[in-house]
Amino acid sequence: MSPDLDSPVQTQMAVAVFNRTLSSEYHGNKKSEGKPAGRRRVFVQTDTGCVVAIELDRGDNAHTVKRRLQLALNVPIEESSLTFGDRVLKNDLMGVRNDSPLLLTRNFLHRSSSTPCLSPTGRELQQRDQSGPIEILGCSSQCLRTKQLVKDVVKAIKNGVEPIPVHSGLGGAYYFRNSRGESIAIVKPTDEEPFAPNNPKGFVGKALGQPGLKRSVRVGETGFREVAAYLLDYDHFANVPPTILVKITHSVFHVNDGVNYANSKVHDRSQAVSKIASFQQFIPHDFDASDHGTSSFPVAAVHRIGMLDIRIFNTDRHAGNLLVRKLLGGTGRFGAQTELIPIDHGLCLPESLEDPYFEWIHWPQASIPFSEDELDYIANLDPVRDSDMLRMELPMIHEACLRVLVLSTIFLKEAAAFGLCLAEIGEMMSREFRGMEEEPSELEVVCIEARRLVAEREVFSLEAEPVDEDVTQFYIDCEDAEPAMPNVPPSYNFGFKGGCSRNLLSKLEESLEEEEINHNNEKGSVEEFTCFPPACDRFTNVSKLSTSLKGVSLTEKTPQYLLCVPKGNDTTVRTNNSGSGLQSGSRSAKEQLPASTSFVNLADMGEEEWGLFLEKFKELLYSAFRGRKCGAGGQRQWQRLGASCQF
Ligand SMILES: Nc1ncnc2c1ncn2[C@@H]1O[C@H](COP(=O)(O)OP(=O)(O)OP(=O)(O)O)[C@@H](O)[C@H]1O
Repeated sequence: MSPDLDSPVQTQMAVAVFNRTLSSEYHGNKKSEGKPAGRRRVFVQTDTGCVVAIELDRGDNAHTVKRRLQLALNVPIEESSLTFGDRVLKNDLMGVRNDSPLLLTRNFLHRSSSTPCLSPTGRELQQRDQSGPIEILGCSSQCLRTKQLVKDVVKAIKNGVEPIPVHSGLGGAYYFRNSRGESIAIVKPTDEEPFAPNNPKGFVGKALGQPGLKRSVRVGETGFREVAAYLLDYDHFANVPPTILVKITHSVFHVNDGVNYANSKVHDRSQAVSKIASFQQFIPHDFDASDHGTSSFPVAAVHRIGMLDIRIFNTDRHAGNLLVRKLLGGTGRFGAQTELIPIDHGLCLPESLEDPYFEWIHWPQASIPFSEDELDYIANLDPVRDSDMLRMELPMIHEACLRVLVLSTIFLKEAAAFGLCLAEIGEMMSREFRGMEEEPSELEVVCIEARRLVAEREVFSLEAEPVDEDVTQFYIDCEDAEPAMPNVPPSYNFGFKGGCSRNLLSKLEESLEEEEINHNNEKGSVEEFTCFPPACDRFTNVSKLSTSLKGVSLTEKTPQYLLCVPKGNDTTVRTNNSGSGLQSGSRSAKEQLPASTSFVNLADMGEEEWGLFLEKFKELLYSAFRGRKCGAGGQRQWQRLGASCQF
């Protein structure tokens, strides 16, 4: 048999090529035990889901790793990139820790079933992978609870207890059981997410690393977000089930025929497949929040989950993502009749501001003021510490996600200190719809204004400083083509295409789109993603169009501006008219629209500019909150309460 290593089912053999020392049941927190100093193991995942474990020596660099991958996968080095979060690994592997997942992408993406396969070579590949069925990727003290679960699952697998595929949801998910046959964990492989190559429910079509269901969350990256939500849930305040990232091997996992197999080979379903996946404790429950009236939900539980959702900018808190467990001897309305368990945090921490989705916004509990304990918890939140912790625990996380975390945590802290309730804060973060037009949220309007003020200040300081001719020429060129973005790391430039702020993701989008164009050869369907004006122009537009927020109700938004909205296969530039008004609250209308509009970019700022931006942001918040208290907010609140009293 000539195996194809592009397919995860061949992982076992690929791993054997590189493993020299792996032989434990699972490695979990034994990260560096038994390894000579400088030795690390990494898991390289190809863009079609194949997972390859590689032992690194002190002398290894990105080139030598790719050389070894070339041998195993038959992929030319110059046509592939090795990435780790924001970093495209060019040379040294500093910062790549033991058990880190890396992504190997082909620079020229071919997505058709005729994709040349990455084929393994060599007879030694026939050896077995010696690593355990479950390997924990990174592990802090917080994963102690989950380690026992991992052990129980491994034992059950060895005893032949089969996992059960989960039928609900859009992505592939599996209940793993203990030796008594009880479900104890839910495992969601990253290459089975919606749109990912091995999605078992028909939602395929993208490679790992490309924009996904939400364009600001890349395919294959929901797993580490699930872990981030758990790690940020200090003191188990919101009740997020313990979650870790694992490399897990089992034959139950799904591999789509035709995606990973050249020459129409058929996947042997009895063969074990290795995947990178989130592994979450299974919580026995009675129903989810969509099945039941909300009156039995304790105020504190709703508040705690809401606070978490705001911090992590959750774009997917629909009622199905709140499990409900009935408690005996509950005390009635808003009493402790039920326990809420928030799940499915794969679409939190987007790389740019999106429209969040907070189901609880419509619940009366969200309009009850925060308790003293809750206010204390919020006051003690520290977004810088949170970001540092996530960088440490999940080094693959994008800086752009951390900016969203910092911004929304500051927003929560300032809003709660001002006296706003959960529903008001959630509403200020949510976009409005008028007809089919989407408008920026109040939070986004503040951000747009803060960026304008920062840009203005930069213009002044440029005017004040004597500049040499080369620099002047640089800015002239920039005005012609691109915004001036000093110190901008390329991968920070999320959201806008065209110009010097193009990022990896936008390039990927472009290559995908170009490919689609080639593929379909549709006349006139050329996607113009460059319709967003370059940043310099954008600032001018925003400054022309956005009235100063000082002393003005922030609910009176930018009167008119341009935005770029990709609509399926074409992108339209449209003019938005806005003014104050009531939120339509119609999710169904929302869902018909492309959920990809980016009104404000946080990721393209250099460090200094970002610091300045946060200062301006905080300064503007007070008037925004006052506007909310005195303006349209009250009216909306009545509407919300009137619509949601479903007891
Ligand atoms: N920790 C858990 N404990 C018990 N059941 C769970 C847990 N996590 C998920 N489930 C169950 O598995 C189902 C699918 O999980 P989940 O919603 O996370 O998957 P998904 O594919 O991301 O779904 P969606 O399409 O709604 O985003 C849930 O509806 C729930 O019934």
